[in-house]
Amino acid sequence: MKLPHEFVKKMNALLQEEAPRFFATYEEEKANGLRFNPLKIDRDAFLSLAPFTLSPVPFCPTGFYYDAAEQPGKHPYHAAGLYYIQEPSAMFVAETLQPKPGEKVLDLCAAPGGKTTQLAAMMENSGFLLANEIHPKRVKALSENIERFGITNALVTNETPEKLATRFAGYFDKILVDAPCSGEGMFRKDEEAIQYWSEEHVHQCAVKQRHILDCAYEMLKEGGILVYSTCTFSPEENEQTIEAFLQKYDDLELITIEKIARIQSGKPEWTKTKIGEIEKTARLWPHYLKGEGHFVAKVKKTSTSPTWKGKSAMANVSKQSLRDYRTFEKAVLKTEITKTIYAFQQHLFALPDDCPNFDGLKVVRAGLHLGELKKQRFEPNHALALALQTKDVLHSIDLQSNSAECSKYLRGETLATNHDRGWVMITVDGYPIGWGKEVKGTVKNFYPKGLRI
Ligand SMILES: C[S@@+](CC[C@H](N)C(=O)[O-])C[C@H]1O[C@@H](n2cnc3c(N)ncnc32)[C@H](O)[C@@H]1O
Repeated sequence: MKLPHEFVKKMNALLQEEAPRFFATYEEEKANGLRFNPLKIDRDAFLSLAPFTLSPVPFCPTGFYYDAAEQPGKHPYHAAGLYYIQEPSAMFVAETLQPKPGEKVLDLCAAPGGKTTQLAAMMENSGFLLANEIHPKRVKALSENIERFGITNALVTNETPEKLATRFAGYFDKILVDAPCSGEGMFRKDEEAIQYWSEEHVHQCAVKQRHILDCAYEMLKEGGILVYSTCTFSPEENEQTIEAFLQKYDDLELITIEKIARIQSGKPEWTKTKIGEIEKTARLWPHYLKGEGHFVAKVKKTSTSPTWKGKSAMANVSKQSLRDYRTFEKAVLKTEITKTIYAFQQHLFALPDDCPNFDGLKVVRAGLHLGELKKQRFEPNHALALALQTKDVLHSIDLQSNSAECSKYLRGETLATNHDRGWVMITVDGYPIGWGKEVKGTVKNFYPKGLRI
């Protein structure tokens, strides 16, 4: 691998006698990771079902290393949202924030959603999660991953941090800033990151990160916790960014991150003012553990913030639309959606609990996308299938994951049956994967066109 000359020089100077061990990792295979989805399956069931060679990631209870040749991203269980493919070191970030059910949580730089899906799983779909991504293309991938994971408590927005800061001052219990960075820690995973690297880019990223942190600070409530992370090694984007953050706001307290499984401390000698407490931050190094490079810091806001004065989102669905939805619900489901139902034109969504008013924000998904009203008939959305369990529907058709029928369904083909039951949930080895509509022995395929294989 051809690393930038200036990067090599800088890392040699920073790491000194450790440098040869660090550079040797570029000759090794990168580690591959996946995280099972506790919203859909528990650990034991996952381990007995998953046809992969798995070994635990020591710093993430839902994380496992897998063998790349097994390609779990192509298995139907991936389409069913039973796991998320994620670089192992990245799994430590959400573990550090540890959101709880019922909290108000912001993931400010969220796409493609590795950490969002982990945060939502920890929140057990309860409370409010704002998953934001500034980039319009990347926000689509975020929204799709949220759907696949069966997440129902997230509002997905495509906004700038500044715009959100004007709306949500003092609102959040917990905030994750997984910042855009120079990506030095991803050179093994993503060789494109090498092309973008320059000292100037490192500097630009550091400026951007400080600005994003200012916005995040505004949105934190008193006692609120903020986790900052990057996947880069440069002190300018890590220790020095946190140093500047602590210097700017005297009501921030740096919290010690427990260093388990060969995770290292941040380096006081890499700060400008040599602040000893930077040791409380964490560094994940490829020459210490199985994973790429990451930096993680955790701070608490200790002073009072202005109390958030916004309003909650209100139901706006018309009586007729609600009746049409309830007609579908009675005919197809064994469960009732009790959350606030919100209409974006013909599309109905079940909002997260305590969802704040989102007028004027670019909303990509508002909680659970139930479906669309088409000529007074309700058509369920793919997201609804992925958020439900087989026991929640009256009729389902189970396909074996390794069967030709399963491949047919994922390709968008019709299935043949002997029934005429209308909407049926299609499951793979018992786990929902989409909808079909059964009419006189033929099941029309409602697996989304964009996801077909
Ligand atoms: C490290 S990635 C996030 C990865 C994500 N948290 C995950 O786990 O899948 C950083 C994200 O920040 C976004 N970003 C870039 N510039 C930004 C800015 N000025 N403000 C907020 N986010 C920005 C990028 O588009 C990118 O998606």
